[in-house]
Amino acid sequence: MHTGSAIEVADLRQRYGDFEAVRGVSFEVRPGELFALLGTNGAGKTTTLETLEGYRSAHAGTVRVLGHDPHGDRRKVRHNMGVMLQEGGFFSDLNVAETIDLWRDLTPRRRDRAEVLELTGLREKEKVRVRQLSGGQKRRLDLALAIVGRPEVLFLDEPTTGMDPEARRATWQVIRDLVADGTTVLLTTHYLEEAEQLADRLAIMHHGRIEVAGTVGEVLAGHGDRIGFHVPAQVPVAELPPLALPGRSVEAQVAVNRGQTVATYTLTEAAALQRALGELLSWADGRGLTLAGLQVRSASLEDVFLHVVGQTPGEDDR
Ligand SMILES: Nc1ncnc2c1ncn2[C@@H]1O[C@H](COP(=O)(O)OP(=O)(O)OP(=O)(O)O)[C@@H](O)[C@H]1O
Repeated sequence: MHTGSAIEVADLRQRYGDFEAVRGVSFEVRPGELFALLGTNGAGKTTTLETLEGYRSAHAGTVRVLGHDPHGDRRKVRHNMGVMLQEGGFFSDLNVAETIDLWRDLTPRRRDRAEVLELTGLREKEKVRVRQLSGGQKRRLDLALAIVGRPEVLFLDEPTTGMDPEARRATWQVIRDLVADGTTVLLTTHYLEEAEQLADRLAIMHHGRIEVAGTVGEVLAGHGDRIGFHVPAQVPVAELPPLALPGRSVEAQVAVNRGQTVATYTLTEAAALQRALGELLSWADGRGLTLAGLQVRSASLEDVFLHVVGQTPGEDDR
């Protein structure tokens, strides 16, 4: 049995013609861990995943799954890997049970069909033809096929896209159960909440590079706290006060959200929050203003994501 990292990626580069889609990506996933790859559209997540799944060889750098090159040594890892693609290819005239059975015939360490149906919440759809399934149910069938072979390492490419919130939460529970059972999972997602809920560690990709990586706590650290409120109609944005802190002042950032003008102050040192809040409230009191929607919160993954996306603008990502 392989004892090191379940997945290792070292300085991976991938090109499509003269376009470099993955530009020196490194990370590792430990056995039994769930690692989430987040990123902008076209960041290179699927390309990285497909390389790990063995569908393409690395242009430069190395990738290992359970200690093997998934492209060159595909036969050694094929049966230990489960793959859920963004769009699975089904035979639309088969029903759910027949589709699962077809996949079971191809895998040695297979789960019972009943177990797979139960795990993925498809028991009541057993006799339904694939073409009659909803988009979210098709994603569950994709997941069902990925876990039929009891994989040690599971690759999930946007596993809950197209699912309603209830189905999404049910799928998160399936994924948690698989991880609790010892499965190593690498998933890509556009849902930041999904990563926040599931990931032991995560990385945010942008233009082919990993910009930030770590546990959720590590990724959020250093991104500070936020004070936000709805800008009262009678206050011109230019009159929002800078909040004076020792040695510097913090300006409000203003955005329009659903027709509402929202001001946000970002405080990067914990000690500054109380002082800044005091300043803001005395400014509002002095003008007889009520600050609707006033909130004080820690940085979210969305804040970090937007920060990452904003810091390297203008590159070609065709
Ligand atoms: N077969 C291909 N030929 C040429 N360019 C490609 C090909 N596949 C992907 N690309 C390009 O490589 C870049 C990375 O694509 P990739 O699908 O890996 O990104 P992604 O992070 O998964 O994006 P998304 O979140 O939109 O699915 C994109 O700019 C994409 O247009």
